[in-house]
Amino acid sequence: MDAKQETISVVVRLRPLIERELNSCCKEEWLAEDSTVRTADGTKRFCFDGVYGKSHQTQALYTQAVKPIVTSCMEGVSGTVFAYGQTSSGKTHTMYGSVQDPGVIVLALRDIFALQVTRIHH
Ligand SMILES: Nc1ncnc2c1ncn2[C@@H]1O[C@H](COP(=O)(O)OP(=O)(O)OP(=O)(O)O)[C@@H](O)[C@H]1O
Repeated sequence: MDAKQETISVVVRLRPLIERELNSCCKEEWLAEDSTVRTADGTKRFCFDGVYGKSHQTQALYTQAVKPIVTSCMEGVSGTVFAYGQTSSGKTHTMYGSVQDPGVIVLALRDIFALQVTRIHH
């Protein structure tokens, strides 16, 4: 969804299970379906403004959920983007990322500098 439509938008990103979870006896599989996350057996289901599944790249999350806020900021509207989650939930992966799969902070900075350059040239 377009983050501009609501004052506060909550999006969820599911990551694949990590090794220690795969080795755990009590893992529960969660699936992304449209804007909901649900357990594989369907007994629990939660709805959010956006849900990104295990196969989604950070770029898709950034473009849909964060870029509108970055663009608004460049037009003078204050905005905040933060990652919240328990330890090992994927905050660093999503916000910093890697050279191959840059995170939200890197993508936002690229857009900020690109927008600045566009303004300087006009
Ligand atoms: N979307 C994803 N796809 C694949 N692997 C992921 C994803 N998100 C996180 N991971 C992996 O899961 C592990 C934990 O992620 P990360 O370090 O980003 O968690 P964190 O929330 O920053 O943890 P902490 O709060 O302890 O610093 C890392 O090995 C990371 O590479």
